[in-house]
Amino acid sequence: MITIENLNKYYGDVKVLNDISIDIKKGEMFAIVGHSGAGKSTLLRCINGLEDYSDGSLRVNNKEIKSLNKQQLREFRKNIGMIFQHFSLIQRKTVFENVALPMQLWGYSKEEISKKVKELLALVGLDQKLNAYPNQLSGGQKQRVAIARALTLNPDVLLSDEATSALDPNTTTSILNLLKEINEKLNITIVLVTHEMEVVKQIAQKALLLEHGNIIGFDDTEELFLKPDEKMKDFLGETEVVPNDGVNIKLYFPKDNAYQSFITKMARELDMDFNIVWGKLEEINSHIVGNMVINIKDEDRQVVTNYIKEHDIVWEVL
Ligand SMILES: Nc1ncnc2c1ncn2[C@@H]1O[C@H](COP(=O)(O)OP(=O)(O)OP(=O)(O)O)[C@@H](O)[C@H]1O
Repeated sequence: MITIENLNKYYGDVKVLNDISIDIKKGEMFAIVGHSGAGKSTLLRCINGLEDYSDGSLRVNNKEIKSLNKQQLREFRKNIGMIFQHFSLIQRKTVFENVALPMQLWGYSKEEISKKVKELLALVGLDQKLNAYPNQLSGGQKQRVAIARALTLNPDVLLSDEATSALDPNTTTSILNLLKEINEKLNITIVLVTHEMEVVKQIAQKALLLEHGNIIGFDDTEELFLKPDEKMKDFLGETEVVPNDGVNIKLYFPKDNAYQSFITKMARELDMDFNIVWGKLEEINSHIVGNMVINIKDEDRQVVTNYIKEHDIVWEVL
């Protein structure tokens, strides 16, 4: 649904996006991740036509954004909702009026507006706050209003630019759950920009990692976290400290395998002791995944690796 090929973007002489090629599928929950200045917001703004790109191709629903004229761009943007870190609500308007605004601008009737706004405010859990003003709401509630407003014109795509960055962890989780619900109920493609890995883990099915405008990772979220390559490890700031003696083997437990007692079973069946150097389990996309490093004696290498190979476990010798 969103296809980007060899996209480059300059601000003056400075290249801020370098040869970006990605594909975002309909209904996908997609994250663009990176440190500050990586080019995340610029890429998001290119997707909704707010920012021009220097060369390459960016198609949404098979429409090349740069070939659209002003009127076509306006129509196109109707199909794209957007939410921001600081909510962008109008302080002197009520919750109802804020959400109604896009429909008013597009000339919908009062009845249509009233029906849709109430329906959306119920969806985001704010049907009791129709007449409240933004300054009477918490940060999480404000973002819920902004989400409802972004959905009024029935968009195909919802773009989120650091929508949870100003919120505490619990409120972040509740907003992410709401986005998940919207994604599933309305089959809306959601592209979210974030610098928080926790957000990616909690919600994204696929992620793009950007650094200085370059792609350093583009894969299913589980793959990225379960088996990070060197660049991803650098990005996460992870270093692996392992013993110098013996053989260090890293085991990856995908999805449902994580809970299985593979390690104790192996120790029992091979009648062998080994050290667990470190391990971690994480919840990614509601699945438990994890990895673990064990240290074995040199002479046990063959028998242990044979045993691992017989089981459906991804592994590597460090
Ligand atoms: N309008 C502009 N004019 C010139 N340079 C810009 C402009 N907007 C962004 N930049 C530069 O482009 C680069 C990418 O910025 P961008 O805002 O896309 O990064 P980001 O990953 O979203 O960062 P942050 O998380 O801090 O918002 C940065 O070096 C920034 O200084």
